[in-house]
Amino acid sequence: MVEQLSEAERAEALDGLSDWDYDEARDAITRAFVFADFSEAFAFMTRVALLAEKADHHPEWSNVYNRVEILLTTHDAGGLSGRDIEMADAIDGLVE
Ligand SMILES: C[C@H](O)[C@H](O)[C@H]1CNC2=NC(N)=NC(=O)C2=N1
Repeated sequence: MVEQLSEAERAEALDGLSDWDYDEARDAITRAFVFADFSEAFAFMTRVALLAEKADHHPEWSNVYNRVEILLTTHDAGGLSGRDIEMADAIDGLVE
């Protein structure tokens, strides 16, 4: 069973994720990505989808043309967990 991060664990994890914002209402993290055009944005989404399937951990997201907004939270834990932090790190790795 995956556990929701404690406040201290969350603070430490967020320290290492400077490009992500904490959404207190959802106990989630969010980041917006902007690409040159829709093709680039959709290629990124495809890569994220493959990561998500591999990890069995799926983002909430939206796409408008060249912009992709991602929210990560763990439904099974009722809030932010280590799985979200790992997924955020992996997603960041795609755009570094
Ligand atoms: C059965 C399956 O492992 C679960 O429903 C997985 C699927 N993907 C998931 N994704 C996210 N974001 N949170 C979850 O709790 C979750 N659970």
